[in-house]
Amino acid sequence: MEVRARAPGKIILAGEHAVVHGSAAVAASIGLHTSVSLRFPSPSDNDDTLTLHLMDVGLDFSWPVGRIKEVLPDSLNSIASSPTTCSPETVKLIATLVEEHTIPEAKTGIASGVTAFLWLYTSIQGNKPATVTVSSELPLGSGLGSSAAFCVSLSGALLALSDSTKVDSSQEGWVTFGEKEQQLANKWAFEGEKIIHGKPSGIDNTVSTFGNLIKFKSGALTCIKSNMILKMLITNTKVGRNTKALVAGVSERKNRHPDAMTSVFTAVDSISNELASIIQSSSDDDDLAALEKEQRVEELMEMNQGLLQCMGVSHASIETVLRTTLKYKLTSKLTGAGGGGCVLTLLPALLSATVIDKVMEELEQCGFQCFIAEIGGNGVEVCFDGQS
Ligand SMILES: Nc1ncnc2c1ncn2[C@@H]1O[C@H](COP(=O)(O)OP(=O)(O)O)[C@@H](O)[C@H]1O
Ligand SMILES: C[C@@](O)(CCOP(=O)(O)O)CC(=O)O
Ligand SMILES: [Mg+2]
Repeated sequence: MEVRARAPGKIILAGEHAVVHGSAAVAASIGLHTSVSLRFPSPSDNDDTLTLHLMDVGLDFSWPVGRIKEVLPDSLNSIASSPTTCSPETVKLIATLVEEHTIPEAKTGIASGVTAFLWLYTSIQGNKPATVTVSSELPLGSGLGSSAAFCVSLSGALLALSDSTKVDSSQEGWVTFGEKEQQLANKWAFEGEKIIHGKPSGIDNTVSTFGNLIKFKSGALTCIKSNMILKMLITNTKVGRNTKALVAGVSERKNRHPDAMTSVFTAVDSISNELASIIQSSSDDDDLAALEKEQRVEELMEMNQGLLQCMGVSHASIETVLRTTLKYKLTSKLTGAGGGGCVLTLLPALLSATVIDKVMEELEQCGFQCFIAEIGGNGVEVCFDGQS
């Protein structure tokens, strides 16, 4: 039996980091996905291993199910319908399974993803042999939510073949989960994100699960219906960074300067709320109103970037993107955890293709990679027919 699931990455238009501390943030799914295929062997295959192929990093992991049972005896009681947090003791036990494989030093960040995989797999499917293959269109560790897309697509595939969810496997092509299944996949993915991020806000897994454009605050999402053209250039500085370390760094700064940082987070909350209402407001097909809205979005992006600098998560490569795009009178801000990774640049609706080409060329000459992604598509989807 086989199923595939895919979940999108995301951009954060406003509010990253502050959202971890209770401020509002605005995010949208993008048209780049992580896909997971899950296949259970038939009895005649005589296969008693759990195998994980991570295509993007060229690493394979495999454990006899007997070995998993030995290290994680609780995996015999899977609990697909009630997401639970992996305790620090269990993280250590899982680490012994991960450490049975050699991960090259340049790829050590992958260990947390493999730990999240083992927690989600054994909790939802228990102790069954299977082959799981993961591949992604997203750059990993760049602020576009690859960790969340990984956890959501994995949870989606595992739940699609679990007894506790009712997904109609006779449908053809990519199928969206029902509301109940989406909620469950989102909760499990959040548990996976905790293993990878340490202290996630939940915004990335939520937008990856439900798709679209959302405002998110303290675990609650509000869908945003956009009333303006939102075209964003995404520039990947290709400077590697790790979300867990950056999130921890902001918390440490908050501990050192609680009053100042609380004010920063409050300012970000206002920026996200204002951004959400501008995006939703109607401009009555009036070009001037549309232009004014764009300018206000740009101003809010600039203010948000300034506050992200206050939090200590900008980077020289991000500043280079800001300076380069400003030459063309374009506004940019980092997206995701910062410290390198990706930067967003608003492309005004009336901006000529020539200018877009020029700015992209100049950014690419700095060694960066530029692309324009579709914003606000579907969330997690599954496919049973093996064709799509
Ligand atoms: N396709 C994938 N294959 C293997 N691991 C992945 C994949 N996508 C994400 N991960 C895990 O997520 C980590 C990156 O997450 P993170 O630092 O939060 O950056 P981001 O979510 O912005 O891409 C990787 O180091 C790895 O552990
Ligand atoms: C910095 C943060 O706001 C977003 C992190 O996104 P990413 O992992 O860099 O794609 C953390 C969070 O909200 O959990
Ligand atoms: Mg992440």
